[in-house]
Amino acid sequence: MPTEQRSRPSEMSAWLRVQPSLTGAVPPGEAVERPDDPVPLFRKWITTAAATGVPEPHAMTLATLDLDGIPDARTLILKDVDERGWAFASSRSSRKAAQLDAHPVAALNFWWQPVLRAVRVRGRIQEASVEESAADLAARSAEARAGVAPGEWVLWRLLATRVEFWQGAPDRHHTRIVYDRTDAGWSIEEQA
Ligand SMILES: Cc1cc2nc3c(=O)[nH]c(=O)nc-3n(C[C@H](O)[C@H](O)[C@H](O)COP(=O)(O)O)c2cc1C
Repeated sequence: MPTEQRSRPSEMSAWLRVQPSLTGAVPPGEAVERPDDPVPLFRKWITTAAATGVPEPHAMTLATLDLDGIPDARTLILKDVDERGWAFASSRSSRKAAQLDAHPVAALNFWWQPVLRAVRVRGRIQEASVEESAADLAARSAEARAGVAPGEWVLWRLLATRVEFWQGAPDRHHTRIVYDRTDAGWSIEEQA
């Protein structure tokens, strides 16, 4: 159903329109690279983000599908990234755990404002071994571990089928490098 028509923009919409956006800056001296595999590029971008002062560059949005197929999203901490995928962890009794059981697919989004960069990752989900989940729990701080039984903590990996690297530019000539997984490896495409 269409929303109610209004002839004048609301105060809120006018306020939002004047909020600055794209206020970050491309990291100096950094050409956008295109290695054959997205993982080394992701590692480079997240470490550059940290070195440029991005607070908590490992905080990311995790999007899932609920039991009715309706999208859900929340912020999580990235635990690892390597050729096996992007790892994150949470409690077995959480909503996201039930959602990932029912629909083992997900998407991640990182936004590093000071360097005008964002990364989008999507793919299938795999639960890590019991040992890996236990090791992740053991590595958490005592406060974070308190009250969590070992079998109650789960590490998952997102096996990427598509990774998009977005480098913004203040003049809006943004660059997007998109990696798509193929039988032979990764196809790489640059999109405006
Ligand atoms: C910066 C930040 C980091 C977070 N990291 C985690 C995390 O690594 N694991 C986790 O279970 N929840 C984390 N949370 C809390 C989640 O966003 C969420 O509220 C919680 O996991 C419940 O989500 P669910 O109801 O979709 O399962 C974090 C929240 C913030 C703001």
